[in-house]
Amino acid sequence: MNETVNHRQAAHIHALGIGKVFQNGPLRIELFRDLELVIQRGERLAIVGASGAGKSTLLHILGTLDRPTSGKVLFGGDDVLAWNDRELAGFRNRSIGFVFQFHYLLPEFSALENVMMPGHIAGRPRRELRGEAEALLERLGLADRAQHRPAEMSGGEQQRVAVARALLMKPKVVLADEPTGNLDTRTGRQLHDLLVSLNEELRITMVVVTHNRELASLMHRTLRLVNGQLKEA
Ligand SMILES: Nc1ncnc2c1ncn2[C@@H]1O[C@H](COP(=O)(O)OP(=O)(O)OP(=O)(O)O)[C@@H](O)[C@H]1O
Repeated sequence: MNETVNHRQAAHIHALGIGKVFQNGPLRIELFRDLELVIQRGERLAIVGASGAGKSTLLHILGTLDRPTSGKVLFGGDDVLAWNDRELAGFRNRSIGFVFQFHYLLPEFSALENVMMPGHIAGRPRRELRGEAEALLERLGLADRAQHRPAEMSGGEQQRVAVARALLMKPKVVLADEPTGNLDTRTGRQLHDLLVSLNEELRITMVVVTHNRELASLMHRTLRLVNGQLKEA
């Protein structure tokens, strides 16, 4: 068995033969054709590229939020897109933490309730969730913000709440789309450091889509999406 085959078999996430076509009336956009991506367990990977290159679409496909037109996404060798929608939603809830540029916190709930939300969805007992959510808020320096609603927090605090929410289910993978795009430089840097330390401490596989060079430079590897293909950057 050659090294390439071993590398793929050991992969945490292996996307292969990925094609994606958007058809908007007469307009056909082919974003990817036969794209392959192998991500190792515990790896920190940046995906960069021009606006419109398809980075967010690729991240959504890796996170099973969007289906490719062709190809497979394997997690630890499991062909997860073959599962039904309910199984796939359960898998996403348990195994993948998402962090987006805009935090999508629920405005009428406190920071604590927002962090607990993925656990409610999974049907976990409230008491157990509360302790874990409080510990996460503390870990992210937000213990004194637990009862605040999103509008009562700064942008950086809101984004840290979103990171805490992404971590509640102890995911093995975190997918982040421009996670500090909405923050000032200093607050963004704090969140960069936090993402790196979470990856190192918890060995979470992390994929970050970003235009931010500093964030990309903190990853183990950077791939550039150009003309529907990934190239070493
Ligand atoms: N649901 C959709 N329907 C039709 N076209 C879409 C859809 N989603 C994305 N696209 C198109 O696919 C292309 C890639 O979009 P995507 O958001 O993945 O790019 P991106 O590299 O993340 O860009 P940016 O850096 O600006 O966020 C764009 O031309 C976009 O208009």
